Amino acid sequence: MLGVERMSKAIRLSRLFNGQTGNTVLLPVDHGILGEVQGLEDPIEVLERLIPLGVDGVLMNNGIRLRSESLFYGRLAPSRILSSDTFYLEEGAMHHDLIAMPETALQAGCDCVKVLLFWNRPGSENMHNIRMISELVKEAERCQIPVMIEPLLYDPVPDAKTKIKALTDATRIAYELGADILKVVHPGEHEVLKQWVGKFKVPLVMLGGGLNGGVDDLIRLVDQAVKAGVRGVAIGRNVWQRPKEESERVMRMFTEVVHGRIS
Ligand SMILES: O=C(CO)COP(=O)(O)O
Repeated sequence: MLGVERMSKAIRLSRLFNGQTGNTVLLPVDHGILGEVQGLEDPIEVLERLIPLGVDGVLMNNGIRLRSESLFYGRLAPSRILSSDTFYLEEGAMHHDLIAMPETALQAGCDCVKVLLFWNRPGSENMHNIRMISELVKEAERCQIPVMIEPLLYDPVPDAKTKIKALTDATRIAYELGADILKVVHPGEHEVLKQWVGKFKVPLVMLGGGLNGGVDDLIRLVDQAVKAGVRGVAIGRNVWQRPKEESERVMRMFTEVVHGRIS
């Protein structure tokens, strides 16, 4: 029985990655949980437009999961990752909690849950996050749902070396808490990314952050990350905050670079 349960988590995890290349192009459209977002006024339209261009998985909240279900019918449809938390800041204090449990993902046929790990916050908040993620990992294990953890620094760290140290600590903590996938910020140094790939024995995917730069720089960054061993991207705003045609071009180029068809 234990073997069967373990296998089910491995199968769900494998559904996030292309069977041939082992890599993945994930499209996050979960930003609306923080309020209106430019480019994501109609997430369903974004999904209808971009999924056919080669998306392997979509990251979304439960409401969009309910409204978009028919886009995921069929054997060739992308996998779905359910965002399981949200946060807001009030008078400098961060409130961060779970809003969707692994059981919901299980019942909905999603393949993974995703949670943020903010680091470099006051000790009580860091501790709250650690406790919350530990509970989520325990519950996800019971449901055999993989957990994607996204280690982030919320407060800006201007010094590059200090930032790398804090991000490496945060990623390490996410790994220790039981991440099946790490969704990481590019640390700013190729060698550091390579070291992360070497020491964290789970797949790493790279997030994008706010819209910045041109398409060529973005594609070059993704290409280098994949060459460092990163298994794909989970990039949202740098895709769908661009003009429609450009966003579609970026999506096509992601699939080519991530799956090694061009470089
Ligand atoms: O996955 C993400 C949000 O859940 C990352 O999105 P961005 O690329 O917009 O930072």
